[in-house]
Amino acid sequence: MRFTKMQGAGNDYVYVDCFSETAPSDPAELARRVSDRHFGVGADGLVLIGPSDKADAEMRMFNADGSASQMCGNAVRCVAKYLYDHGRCTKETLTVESFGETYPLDLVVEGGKVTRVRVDMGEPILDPAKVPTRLKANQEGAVCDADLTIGDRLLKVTAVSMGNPHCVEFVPELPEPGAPHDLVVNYGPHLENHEMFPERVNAEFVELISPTRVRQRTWERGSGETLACGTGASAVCVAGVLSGRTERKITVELLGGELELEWNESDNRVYKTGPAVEVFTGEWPE
Ligand SMILES: N[C@@H](CCC[C@H](N)C(=O)O)C(=O)O
Repeated sequence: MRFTKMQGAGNDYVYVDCFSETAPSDPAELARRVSDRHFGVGADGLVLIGPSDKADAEMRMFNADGSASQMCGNAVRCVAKYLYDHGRCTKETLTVESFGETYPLDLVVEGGKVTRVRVDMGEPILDPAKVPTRLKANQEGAVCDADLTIGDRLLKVTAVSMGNPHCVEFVPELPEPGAPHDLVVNYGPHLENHEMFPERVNAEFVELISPTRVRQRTWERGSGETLACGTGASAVCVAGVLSGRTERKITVELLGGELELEWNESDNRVYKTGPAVEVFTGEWPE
């Protein structure tokens, strides 16, 4: 099975082109095997690209533990790059379907290859029943800076779905990876599996630098800490506005690079711009 390894802001996946390859019979198992950084290709998960009835292509994404997710904000940019760079699409504006939703994307093409992509991530979902979370909404109907306890630590979290569930905590100072008592690795797994999130959750830890710039680290549902999370950065943009910390247009600094985010006031949609990079191609023994 031929594959392409791609990354967006360091969030790396193994991509299989199911227009030409037979789709794997057990994608969850394949995701676990290819993602392994010692015995596999090494990735945050697996993405299958195939035909769609309503978009230029469909993507199906699987985390490193084999669980499927509704959406991946970094992968969707890489899928768009793949479609253009590999001649499956000649348009510089295209659409990708994920879990029944259609995402429009605008490509930045340099020297015949896509370097950056702007994606319409859709409208954030704030209704707690739909995130889903058992945390209580405020009067505006959103779970914003709500109390959540882990052991003896009280967290203030905002719950947002961008198709997939996110829990955002603004912290006074974001530690570097490997720092003693690193809150991302200490609290990430507890948040991911917290009883307040019945479908598990992606946990975003954020330090406010200014009203237009934040730093973020992510503990992803099903993959652990990753270098970036595109749906997570979108959720952070929404959480920053809801809680009055940030403006609607922000730059998010992640471990693997920067993403530009905007929660547009007039159409209520989140727009995200960032890089998409092909790393290498290979053949996976079936
Ligand atoms: N890295 C992604 C999100 C991938 C899915 C997530 N772990 C989940 O289970 O929802 C992104 O860039 O959005």
